[in-house]
Amino acid sequence: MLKSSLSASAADLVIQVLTSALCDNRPLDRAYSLAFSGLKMAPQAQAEITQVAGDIMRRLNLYCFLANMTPEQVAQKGTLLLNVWHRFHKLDAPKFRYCEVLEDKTLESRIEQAKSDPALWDGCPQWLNDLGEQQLGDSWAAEREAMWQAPARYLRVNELKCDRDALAKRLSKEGVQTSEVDNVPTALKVESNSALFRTQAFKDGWFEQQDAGSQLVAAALDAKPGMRVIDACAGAGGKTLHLAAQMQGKGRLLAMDVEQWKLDNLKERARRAGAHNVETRIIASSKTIKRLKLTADRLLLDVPCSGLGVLKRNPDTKWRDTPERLQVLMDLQSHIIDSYSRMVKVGGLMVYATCSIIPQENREQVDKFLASHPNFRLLDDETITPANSGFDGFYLARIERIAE
Ligand SMILES: C[S@@+](CC[C@H](N)C(=O)[O-])C[C@H]1O[C@@H](n2cnc3c(N)ncnc32)[C@H](O)[C@@H]1O
Repeated sequence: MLKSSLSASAADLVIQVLTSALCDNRPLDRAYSLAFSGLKMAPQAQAEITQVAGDIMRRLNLYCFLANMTPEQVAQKGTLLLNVWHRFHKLDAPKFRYCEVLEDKTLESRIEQAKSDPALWDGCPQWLNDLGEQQLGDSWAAEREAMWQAPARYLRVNELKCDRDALAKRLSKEGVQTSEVDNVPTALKVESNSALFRTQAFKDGWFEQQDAGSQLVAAALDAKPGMRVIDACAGAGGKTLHLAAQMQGKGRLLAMDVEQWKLDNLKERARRAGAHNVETRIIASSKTIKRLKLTADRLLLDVPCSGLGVLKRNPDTKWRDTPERLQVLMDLQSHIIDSYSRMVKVGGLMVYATCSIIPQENREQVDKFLASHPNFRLLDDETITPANSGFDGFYLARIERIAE
């Protein structure tokens, strides 16, 4: 966390970000880019603002409880919220021109009250706490606590252009300090508050920013040069680019999605990464999938999900999401695995993956699929959780097609 207090102007920027996310309903990433656009700020100053805004979003209900306000009041009472946040973290409060202030005694008593409510203390909305307890039982408390820790920054080395050692040395010359990540051979952890996307190494396509846990997903597909590989929910291609590197640029890699703008973004990233064997295709109807029946040696289904594994990175989702949306997502997951699995060849491998840690979206979906598809068998599966790994949370199941 911060070593010293924010200046009043930096704290104002935090309030601007929070207002944009909580009152204007913007995704947090978008709120940051709007707040920072046109400002010439040192990377360290920008990092401090994102650290504070991110921490407040991760434990929003706790800080609002302490400041005796609702999240929607942030535009009017943002200075009070920032004052309370600093005092809670034993820092001097920013020197605002005007700020409502809680007495020390009141704040201390509210802190004691919050300590007796573990879900509130961990910044967890009630619906999510109920779901977590029901789905994860005794292991939920540790996951809930891990979800408000600040996320680390990780890079995936682009093995089409360099290796991990060469990337670390080049970044060090550009002022970015990194360290290797055990058990994830493509990952570097970023140790300094540097502006990664301004480096020449990034512009030359030597790396992508990608959580270390996420890097284990494409790795599980074991794609080889010369294979025919389909990434059927490719989005903007975080995992497609990793697959392209595994294939050493040889073979056919088809990236599909229902959103064209994401595929356009992917094409741009593939160009920078030197991933020349990537082809994109929009899924316009079920015919797009049917035409690819029994064609894939490898199929990645990185399905839409609740994102409950990546809440420390995207904390705004837990204040927007509802249990009703979860059911809609689970229906879509069932549809995708049932229908898209037809693209795998006999002897081919499919990875079903989510960035969620709850069994309903994970092993239960896989079991349901296997029960109605005896021509597939489960090889293994793994849940990577924030509490166990320190990474974001992911699930992956490796499923082989054994008959047509
Ligand atoms: C978890 S995200 C994928 C992230 C991506 N694989 C990555 O690593 O950056 C899920 C993606 O599924 C896409 N999607 C939603 N419905 C779909 C469908 N019916 N068929 C295929 N993709 C779909 C979404 O647009 C989204 O990009």
